[in-house]
Amino acid sequence: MGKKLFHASHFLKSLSRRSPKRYSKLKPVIKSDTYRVKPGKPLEDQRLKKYWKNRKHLFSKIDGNQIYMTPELWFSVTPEDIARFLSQFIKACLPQARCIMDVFCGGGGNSIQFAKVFPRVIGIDNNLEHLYCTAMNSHAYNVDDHLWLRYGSWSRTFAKRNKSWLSKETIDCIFASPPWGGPQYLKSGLYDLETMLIPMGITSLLETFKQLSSNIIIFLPRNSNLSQLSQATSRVFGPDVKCKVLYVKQNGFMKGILCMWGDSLMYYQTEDEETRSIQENSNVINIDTDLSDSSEPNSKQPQSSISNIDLYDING
Ligand SMILES: C[S@@+](CC[C@H](N)C(=O)[O-])C[C@H]1O[C@@H](n2cnc3c(N)ncnc32)[C@H](O)[C@@H]1O
Repeated sequence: MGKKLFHASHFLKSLSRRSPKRYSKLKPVIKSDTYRVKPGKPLEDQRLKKYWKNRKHLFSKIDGNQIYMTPELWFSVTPEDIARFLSQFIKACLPQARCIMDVFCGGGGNSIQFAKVFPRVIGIDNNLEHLYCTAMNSHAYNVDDHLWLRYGSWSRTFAKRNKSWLSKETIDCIFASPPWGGPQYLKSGLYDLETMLIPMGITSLLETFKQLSSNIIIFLPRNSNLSQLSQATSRVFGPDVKCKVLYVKQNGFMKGILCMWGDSLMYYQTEDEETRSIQENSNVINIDTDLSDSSEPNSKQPQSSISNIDLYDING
């Protein structure tokens, strides 16, 4: 087991032993139980009101007094339905997979659903308070046994700096839900994937992931510039590689797009009932019609040069 990984089931204990300085920074938050979501006690911050109203979509167990959220997590956790769908989708595509890496794991929305299905999940985040929330939330879902956490900043050199433990891992799939820059991401018509994504543009991000796994999934804004996605795909993987894009809706609202690379994710065969039904309900979007609907923020997509992208519509 890599020394830099903390097992979620004894995250605080290990942190206090191995990183006392970091633990002492977290101590006030632990002591005052600041981030515990208390049922029947709505958030005071007006900007978070709508997230509070929809809290059960984030974590179905949120009213059980065991879920932890920082203010940032209220608008960045992946809704549970979407996270569960993705986890089952990966399982169907990669039935033998053992280890999923969740880069930018936040409050554990995705990690928890991965840990329900896969024996080993590695969550990485550069915010210690978020890792703490992930550890607590995975305990609430009783999956902390399958989850290991790494505190650190994902960068162009992350793999190089972490070579010692990463070289021992076989990562079957990398999932990433990078920060989109806050709720204002929709304000700018087309979302620029090279300049607005944090901590680096889509091309660089894919280059870092390619070193570690041949199966990659990134959750991106619904108004992402598909031409940039197409160009990044060609630059990083070559002209013959395709990117699969699933438009993810929840209760009729487009939540974002799941972008995938890797043969097993692109072309999969299954006997499994559930996945067959996912497949059958995934309609290829006719980009000339569906995306030209002005009610969708993706309507202003340039339609040229995205031939290496397959678009699907998932109704959740
Ligand atoms: C959109 S949230 C992820 C939400 C997560 N999928 C969930 O369901 O809870 C993005 C996360 O990326 C983390 N982050 C931002 N920059 C980072 C970096 N350079 N390295 C690692 N994590 C980073 C933030 O702390 C935040 O928790």
